Amino acid sequence: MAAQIWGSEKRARRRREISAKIAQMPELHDSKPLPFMTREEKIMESARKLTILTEKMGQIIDPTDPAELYHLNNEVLGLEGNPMALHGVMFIPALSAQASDEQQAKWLPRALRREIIGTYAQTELGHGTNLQNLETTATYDLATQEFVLHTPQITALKWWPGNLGKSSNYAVVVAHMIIKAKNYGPHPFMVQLRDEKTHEPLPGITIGDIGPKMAYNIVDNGFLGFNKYRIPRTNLLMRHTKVEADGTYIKPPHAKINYSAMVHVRAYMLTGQAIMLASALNIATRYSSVRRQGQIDKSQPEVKVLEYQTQQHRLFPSIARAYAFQFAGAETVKLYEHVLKEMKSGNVSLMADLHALTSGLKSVVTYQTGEGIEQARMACGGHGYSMASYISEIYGVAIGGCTYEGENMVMLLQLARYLVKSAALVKSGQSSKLGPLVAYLGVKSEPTSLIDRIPNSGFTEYVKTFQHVSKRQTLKAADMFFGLMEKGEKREIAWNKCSVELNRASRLHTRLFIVEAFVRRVNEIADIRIKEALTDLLHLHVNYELLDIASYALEDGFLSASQLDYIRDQVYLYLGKIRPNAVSLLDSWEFSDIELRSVLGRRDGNVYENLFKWAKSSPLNKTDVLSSVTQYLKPMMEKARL
Ligand SMILES: CCCCCCCCCCCCCCCCCCC/C=C/C(=O)SCCNC(=O)CCNC(=O)[C@H](O)C(C)(C)COP(=O)(O)OP(=O)(O)OC[C@H]1O[C@@H](n2cnc3c(N)ncnc32)[C@H](O)[C@@H]1OP(=O)(O)O
Ligand SMILES: Cc1cc2nc3c(=O)[nH]c(=O)nc-3n(C[C@H](O)[C@H](O)[C@H](O)COP(=O)(O)OP(=O)(O)OC[C@H]3O[C@@H](n4cnc5c(N)ncnc54)[C@H](O)[C@@H]3O)c2cc1C
Repeated sequence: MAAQIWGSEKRARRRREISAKIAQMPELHDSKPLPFMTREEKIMESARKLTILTEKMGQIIDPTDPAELYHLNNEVLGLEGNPMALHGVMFIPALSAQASDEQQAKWLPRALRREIIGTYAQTELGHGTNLQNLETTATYDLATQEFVLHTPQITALKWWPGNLGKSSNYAVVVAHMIIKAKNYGPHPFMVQLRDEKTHEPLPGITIGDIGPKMAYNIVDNGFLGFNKYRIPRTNLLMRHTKVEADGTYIKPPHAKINYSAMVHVRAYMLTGQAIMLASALNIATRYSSVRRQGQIDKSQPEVKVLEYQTQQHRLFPSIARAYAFQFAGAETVKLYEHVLKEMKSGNVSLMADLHALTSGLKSVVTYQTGEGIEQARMACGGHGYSMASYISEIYGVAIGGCTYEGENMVMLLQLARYLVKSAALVKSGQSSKLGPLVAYLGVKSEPTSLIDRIPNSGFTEYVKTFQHVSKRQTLKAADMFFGLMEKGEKREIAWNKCSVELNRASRLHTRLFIVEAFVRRVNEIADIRIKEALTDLLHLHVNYELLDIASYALEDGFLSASQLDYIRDQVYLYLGKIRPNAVSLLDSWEFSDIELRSVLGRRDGNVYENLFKWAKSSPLNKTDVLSSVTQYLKPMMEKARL
């Protein structure tokens, strides 16, 4: 199963080897539990481990393999981030995709050797979503052949970029490029922010940390202002766009090609989210198989809480989602790598499809991951609320994904643009022009679902039902939009009036893709035992998801009330079937205790001993009487007693 999750036997074996090596290297372990550290201590601890990793990485992993790097990161540095999180996730990808060969030769080896630390600075205090209204300017000075970066007002301060505040000395900065008074829109520039020797901010740069956040606090998300700060013309990233010395602008082959670093993260973050969901579920499911509370049969002893159907219903559909996201994420990464290769050689024809797909997936996956992690926390009762479970930290980090790399509603609306264009093709009889991801929009569906009538149809009838509801909602939302425009409404106003319906279409389309990715994977599996276990999980997935969106299929009678009962019964049937495999389905992800950082979810299952030991190690328990008591509470009580 681990091979299915991680992509191959070799990958699963390598993960085990890496975890085993790290277990033998105490210098790479947290020196004390992270929840007992202040933010400053955590940042220091992370930097300490990061520098050891820089020395020893080659002994542990193949540093050119992103999957091994990510595993090493999760084991040693953890999900709260590190001082170079953005360096690997956005700075290097931005340089790789957007810098010319000559620029790459100059900067990439230095970045890869970690001579310099970089980030991606795009969002501003006043604007994150609407990139056209960013306010930082890069004005070309023909006389000196330099760009002058400037922050005209407080809302133009860069705000949020990870590791910008304190760690980075370089950044890819997105600014509106102005040449001879003409604004060419947002473009990426390589900018040095700090002196390489002293790490002091360079003159003309105002920079700092934006303060503590809901989670992810090892990362120093920062602010940045420029006061007429000059950089050479050749610091504009020039793989696709060029500015000649005389100010001549050579436009890129696709207007949005400079957005590739965002698409990179959107594609890669899906498996990251799956891992966080599976981690929280691993903790909750292990705990639920240890925790005994109440009886189902009064004549019997107390049961493990995992025996309760409500507990299973709370956890198991999310286990299925974690697998589904992992499989859909792996497909998306493959597609992304393919499109990137094509883009580098000038073929930009697949960019729109990839943008639509990643926009929808990033939104649905992050939202459902958040839901699943929060349910996992609640499934642990009181102990879930303790930082000993670590689930609240996992939640805080994962939920950030709903906002970063494009706020979810906004990204769903991006996919909706693509769906509406596709609907227009269907309506104008041009279905043959539809791309493979939306080809189903042009296929006539049966009048009713056959879900309960063809028992051995595999998952075909389910996929058809998801296709039906997605198609119907897409065409309905598109009709609504076109209808408003026909009545004379301006395009943007009509769009806004339909946007809730449009986003519903985007979610349904994306959920269909996730189901299909799960089906594709299960169909490929040769090992009969693995196939059987995953088929059960897939049964739960399709039935649970369909029940969740059933109103769309009931509206037009595609599903009947009796079919809904059938689907519901299937959910209960598969909850029971999955119960014996539940812990194994999560243990198969092979998270080490070091990586999980959860006292509640350790592999040994000694929940109560571990919790008591952890509580005793709390800094508050170093002394029996705290100074807050001697200084304030004791005098108050004494005064009251007089
Ligand atoms: C097997 C290997 C396994 C390896 C495993 C490794 C696992 C690794 C896991 C990694 C985990 C990662 C963990 C991450 C850690 C956390 C890091 C956080 C970092 C966060 C960074 C950031 O947030 S950076 C800032 C991000 N900002 C945004 O996303 C802004 C959102 N806004 C936008 O994107 C845009 O403004 C917009 C798209 C909403 C609108 O743009 P714009 O105003 O320019 O659009 P227009 O209206 O003019 O035009 C729309 C038009 O353009 C098309 N379009 C838009 N974007 C793209 C694109 N990217 N590509 C192609 N086309 C695009 C759009 O479709 C429209 O087309 P039409 O034809 O007109 O409809
Ligand atoms: C943990 C974290 C890390 C980050 N790291 C980075 C980084 O490294 N580099 C970087 O540059 N940025 C980073 N960001 C910033 C992030 O990319 C932005 O916060 C994000 O893109 C959302 O933009 P915003 O904050 O402007 O939200 P807003 O756009 O102000 O969103 C507020 C609300 O308005 C709605 N809304 C906005 N526009 C529309 C629209 N057109 N239609 C409908 N509804 C709309 C949204 O749906 C939302 O409900 C990070 C953010 C976080 C939380």
